[in-house]
Amino acid sequence: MPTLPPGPLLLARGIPTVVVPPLCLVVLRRLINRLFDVDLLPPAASQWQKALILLLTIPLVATLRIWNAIFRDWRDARANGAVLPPTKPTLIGGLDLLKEAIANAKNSYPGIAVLTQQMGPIVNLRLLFENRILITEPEYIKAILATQFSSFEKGEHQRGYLTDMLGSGVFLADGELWKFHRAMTRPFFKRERVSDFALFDRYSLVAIDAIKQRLRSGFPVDFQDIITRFAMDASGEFLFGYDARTLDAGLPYPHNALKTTATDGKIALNADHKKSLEFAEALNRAQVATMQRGPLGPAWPLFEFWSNKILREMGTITEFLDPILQRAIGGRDGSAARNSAAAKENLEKMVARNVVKDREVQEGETLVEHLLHYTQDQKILRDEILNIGLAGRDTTSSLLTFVIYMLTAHPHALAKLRAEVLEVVGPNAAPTHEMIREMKYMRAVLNETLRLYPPVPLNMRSTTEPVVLPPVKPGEKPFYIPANTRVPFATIAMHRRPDLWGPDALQWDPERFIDQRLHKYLTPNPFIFLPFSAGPRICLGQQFAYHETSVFLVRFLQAFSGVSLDMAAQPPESYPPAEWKDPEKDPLGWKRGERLSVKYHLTLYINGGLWVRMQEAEQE
Ligand code: HEM
Repeated sequence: MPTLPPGPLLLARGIPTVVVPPLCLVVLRRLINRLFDVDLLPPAASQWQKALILLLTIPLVATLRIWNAIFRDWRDARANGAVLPPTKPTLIGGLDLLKEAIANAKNSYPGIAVLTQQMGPIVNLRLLFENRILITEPEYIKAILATQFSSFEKGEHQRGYLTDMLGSGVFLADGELWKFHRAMTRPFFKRERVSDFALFDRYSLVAIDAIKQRLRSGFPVDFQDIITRFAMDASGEFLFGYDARTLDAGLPYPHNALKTTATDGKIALNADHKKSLEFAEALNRAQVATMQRGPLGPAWPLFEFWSNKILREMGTITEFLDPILQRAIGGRDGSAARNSAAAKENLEKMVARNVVKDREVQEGETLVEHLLHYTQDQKILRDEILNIGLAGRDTTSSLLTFVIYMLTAHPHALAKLRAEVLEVVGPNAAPTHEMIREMKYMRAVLNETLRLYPPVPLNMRSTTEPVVLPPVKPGEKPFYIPANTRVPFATIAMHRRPDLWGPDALQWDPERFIDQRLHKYLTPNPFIFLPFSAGPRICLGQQFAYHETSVFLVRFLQAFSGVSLDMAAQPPESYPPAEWKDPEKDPLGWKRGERLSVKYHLTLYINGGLWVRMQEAEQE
């Protein structure tokens, strides 16, 4: 059945809001007229004036509903001995704040967190008359993720704008459905499976070889691009047994180079490579579009009035994934749900039938093969592998991109890390699990980067019921959050708070995860560091990520002894906007030190890529 475009659909849904108030007035007027012979509208008024009065009932009813909700929340907070979080004063319905949030989503990383410095670690940003309780307080984030887990969910708010991309997969699921997803995928992330060092090693060597070839031809490389390909190829093989071979396709040249050749001349782009690259690009565009929907809340269809931007990209994504799935499904009955709603319904039926058995993953089995034991529905399978594939690609590539970005500015740290690699692993050997465990500085470099540049900088839940957050400081009152409220929490802002991490919180210094600062700040308060989230929904791929990134860095530092930014190769959009240097526009001092433009969609990245040159290490 054809569906309406997003804008008309939203307007169609809003018809009752517009029609009911004037209709009620018309009915009431007739009734009162009949019963008491009194006209509710001034008899002397013209038809136009009467029509205007009828129309005015629409904003009047909307205003009464808003005030009623505000009063009800205030009364319920009082009844619970609590107060409402402070509200950021805004212009009509928070339109000024919305403008700022949209600009932030376009131009910078979560700058909106600045507000929490001015107003405290919990603040109500009322956007379009809707509460959004922004949190950067570890105790409250702990409540959301762990101690009051059942009072929070991903919720319809997030599904409203993310389902087009993430469908019925694990990221957006709640309740029994989420438990089902988690039980289905967890066996796949057992320790021995995520320790496939040979696989990480193989892809690291391919990536490093590609980097060397390009550097030897005199050009810099876009490290972010290469590492995203590395993460896609490695996680593709690990999860789906499919090597997308994006690393083999020609690397991009810097914008200032003469583009005489489309590839390195090593391997010509064939149809499969092209599809892989188109898939990767469609994923990026879909994420950017998804991010832009975030601040708009339920009003996003007004900005994609005639055409759903994400569904457009999903065509390319589906075209790439479906043949892989069809191959895996083979002769089985692989029908597909029509859309996400039907897929969710099918999943719910499976949950009701309790089909999850704690199944052991067999030797050599891929995630798709494992999932096929639960369902052959192609839409469900596609959503699941897209969710986990995205998690596997963009987070680890974000982490490694920011590690290299930091190493370009901290040659001492690079020398120290390299010395550790050479001492523990040697100049040529492949790293083992034990060696990686031994490398304390490596783990500190990764953690310090995850602290300052968490790949998932911002997250969100909705309350399933009214929530009371106990006071953090003595003498404070608890905070009350009504049911069905969006609660965004900014991990990045928490990770950068000087009161939690010390006065040097904004400096990248891996020693902080080794010296006395570790015992002073993190050990007594572990919830101040949450790059992988926490509680029942903690990241399933945490160990996978540490292993994959460590193996890559070992190989990288065996191959190269130095790395530097090539600013001439950086495209114009990658330069930080001029306003980042203005202390008034950057009161927290987050952006002044940036040499490149840091942005985020679902994950953190560098706008325009990270163009670098490396010195090849002398053969030892
Ligand atoms: C540096 C790398 C990574 C970081 C920083 C990271 C971070 C996170 C975070 C913050 C969440 C919570 C999301 C939420 O609550 O909405 C999460 C969930 C998840 N991550 Fe990761 N992740 C990383 C790598 C990976 C990898 C490599 C995989 C798989 C191959 C993976 C699979 C998942 C899955 C399946 C979930 C959903 C868990 C659930 O909802 O129950 N992650 N990750």
